[in-house]
Amino acid sequence: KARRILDLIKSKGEDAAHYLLQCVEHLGTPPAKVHEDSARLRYQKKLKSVMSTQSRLLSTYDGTENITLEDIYTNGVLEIPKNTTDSSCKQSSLELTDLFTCDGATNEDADTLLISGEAGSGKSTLLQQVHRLWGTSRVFQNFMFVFPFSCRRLSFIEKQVSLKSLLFEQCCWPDDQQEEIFQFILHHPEETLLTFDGLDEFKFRFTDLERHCSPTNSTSVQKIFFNLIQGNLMKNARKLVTSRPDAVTPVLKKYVQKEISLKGFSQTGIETFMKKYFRDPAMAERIILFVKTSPALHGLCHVPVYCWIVSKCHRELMQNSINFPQTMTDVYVLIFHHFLLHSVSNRQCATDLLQSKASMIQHLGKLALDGLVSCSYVFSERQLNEANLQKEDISAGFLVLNQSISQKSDDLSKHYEFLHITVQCFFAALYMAVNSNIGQSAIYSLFKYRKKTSLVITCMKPCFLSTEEHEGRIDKQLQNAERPNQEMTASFFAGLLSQRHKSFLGELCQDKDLIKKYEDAKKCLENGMQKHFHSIPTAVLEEKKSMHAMPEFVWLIKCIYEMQSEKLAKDAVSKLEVEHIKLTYCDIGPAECTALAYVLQHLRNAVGLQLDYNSVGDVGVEQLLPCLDVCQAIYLRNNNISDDGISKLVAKALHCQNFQKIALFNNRLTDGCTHCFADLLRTKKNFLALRLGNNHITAAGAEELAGGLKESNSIQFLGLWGNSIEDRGACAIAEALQNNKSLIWLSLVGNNIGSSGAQALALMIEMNRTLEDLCLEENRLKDQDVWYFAEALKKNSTLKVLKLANNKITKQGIQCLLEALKQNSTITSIWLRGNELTVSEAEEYSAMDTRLTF
Ligand SMILES: Nc1ncnc2c1ncn2[C@@H]1O[C@H](COP(=O)(O)OP(=O)(O)OP(=O)(O)O)[C@@H](O)[C@H]1O
Repeated sequence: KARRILDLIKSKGEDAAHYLLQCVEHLGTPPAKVHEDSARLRYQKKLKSVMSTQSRLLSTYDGTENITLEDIYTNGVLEIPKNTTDSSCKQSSLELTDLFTCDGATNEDADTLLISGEAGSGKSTLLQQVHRLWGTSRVFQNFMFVFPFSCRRLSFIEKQVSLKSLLFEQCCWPDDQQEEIFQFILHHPEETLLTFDGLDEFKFRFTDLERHCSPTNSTSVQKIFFNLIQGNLMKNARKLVTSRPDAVTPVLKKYVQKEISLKGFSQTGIETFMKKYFRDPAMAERIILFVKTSPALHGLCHVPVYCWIVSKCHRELMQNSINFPQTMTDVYVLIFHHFLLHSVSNRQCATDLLQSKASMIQHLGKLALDGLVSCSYVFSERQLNEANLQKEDISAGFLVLNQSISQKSDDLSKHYEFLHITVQCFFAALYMAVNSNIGQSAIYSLFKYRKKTSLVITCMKPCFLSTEEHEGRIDKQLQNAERPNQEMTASFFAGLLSQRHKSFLGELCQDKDLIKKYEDAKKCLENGMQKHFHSIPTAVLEEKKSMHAMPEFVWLIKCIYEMQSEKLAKDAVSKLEVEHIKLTYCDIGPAECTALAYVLQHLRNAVGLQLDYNSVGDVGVEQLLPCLDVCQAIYLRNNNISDDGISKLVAKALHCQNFQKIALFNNRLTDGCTHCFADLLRTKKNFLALRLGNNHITAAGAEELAGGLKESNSIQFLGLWGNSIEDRGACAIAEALQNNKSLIWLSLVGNNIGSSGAQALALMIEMNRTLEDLCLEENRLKDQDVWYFAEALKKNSTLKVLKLANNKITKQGIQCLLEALKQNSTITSIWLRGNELTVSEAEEYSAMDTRLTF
């Protein structure tokens, strides 16, 4: 037919037109297909409409404020953790819209994306934004369908389900052609996205032991969920899972394509949030300034949920500006009072407010604690009645309606949850603090560690026992609570017992009970720290005694901080005898820095504090200042620090006698901070090591540094690799070091250094009498430059290692080096790999002198 059309088309007359029309008529499109396509589009439209309605409001704003997600959503910091096997690889940040790109994948075969973040860091909100962007047809349109799941809600499904019923029943039913649509989903998995919020709240632990591959057969909800994650079901469909870090187990990681960390708000994020929250710009500016005046509060605001509370309670905050919130507990006490005040009529006297609400506090507290120990976070109306909660208690603001479960639930009753899980933890802690039936053993359980041993966490619905029965049960069951929630409750408990809240709690219980509980909690924290110290291995010969802190160390420190007792802080670390504290990859943000500084400043000996690969940032750096006196060294690699933050640290370090070393590899430093390092080198006569690798320092910054180097006779290690200091900068550094009598190690790797820089460095080698290790890999060095080094080596008697790998050196250069080595017995190794020599040439030369390393 095509041939014939082509023949006829030459004439383009009536015949051709007739024939073409005839063919088109016969081609036709199968009517069924058209139908199926439009059913799919109708279903997509329905799904999008459900999704954009469900994602319009945030639960924290639902009902009380007229703020939509659209109005308030602020981008959080998303980071792909760096590849731990490649030390040069930077931790990279990511935009929300780039979630599904392949960058940073650790397992190309997997199709599950994991977003992990601490409580309140904004995981659920981020997912809600993904849903909204898709539902309103703005982003992620490569997905035909998106199915949102909440793990909290999935935990409620007790009956057997199939993949089909899970998708359609739990999310949205197609109006017609269900089978065809389901078949389409199965045959085009790459066009489907499934999101699962809060894996940590799912009552079953992830396991890959049970396989289920049938999309139609029914089984338990956890089997379907886990097999979806593994790709046994709907391989190639994208799955996006959020979780707190604690629930991310090694077995789960095997099935994760990439893990992304959500780090809360950046400094500008906090400001953007405030500007969105307070639509009046002048008001927003006032609050931003106000928050910045209290470093501890500022640190807390990096966690979005705290930022929200601070904004919501701004009036109370500004009225009481003498008593700034310092701790997480202070922030929650603030929101607690805020809701309490708003739950009563204006005429009611604020002074007897707590007492008038005592029974509500008790009932909400008991509900929260019962829920926590049985991993229940959603409560039916019946359960609220059983907990003796009155209508006005429910509407006080601490509980919000869970729209989705209330709609889907079989018993058609309304279901409620705490405003946020952290608010549930706060109430549980409050209950434990004010209830006289909570004794020592329950407190010990709250602070004790335990590992989940069984695969399944028993998920009991809170049952409402008498107070005595309750107390007996609580201490045993606290061990069943999810660890992050238990830890948060313990932190609140510690915070509530602090002096700061004595008068508040005093209105709800007796002082003597509080004192007893304070002592019990204090004992637990001291014991916890001691246990941690005892687990430190003895120092290896000639190495510093080092403590690699476990995550619970940070938690203990935070609890001590919440208690706001200097004496406790002092006692807790008085027996710690280490020289190095390693806290790498511990999710340390500004708030954790505040707590660390509060406690560690009481250490008896100066230590090396290693905080590499955390999220300290400029605000965190400022929080660390109080403990700088006890830092002999501070390691802050990869912590998103800029000139601003580091200038403050250096200004303080100038006056810290013990302070001798700093490592800042992979931050955001520029020439804007080099003058302060120059000052440090100039003034601090015992300063030993400055490592500024992989930042943005140029020749001008290097010249500034050189000014300080010239006057330093203590510096031993200087690392500038991975910057852009080029020849001019290299010349300045080299000149400054010609007469230096302390430097042992200098790294200028990867700085685009060519001939003139090399010449100056060679002259420096000739004159310097201390340098042992010079690293010049990955520059632009040629044979001519090597000749200068060779000449210098003939006169130098200290250099042991010269690293020239990955330059442009050929045979001629190596011959110069060979000549020089005949006259130099100090050099032990010259690194030459990655230059312009063949394998056989390299073998030949290293046979001539084994110190040439290829
Ligand atoms: N990106 C954001 N923009 C604006 N507000 C946010 C953002 N992220 C979080 N919030 C505020 O913080 C509150 C808590 O956030 P969210 O529930 O998303 O945290 P989460 O990480 O899921 O916490 P959890 O692990 O405890 O469930 C939100 O209800 C909202 O008020």
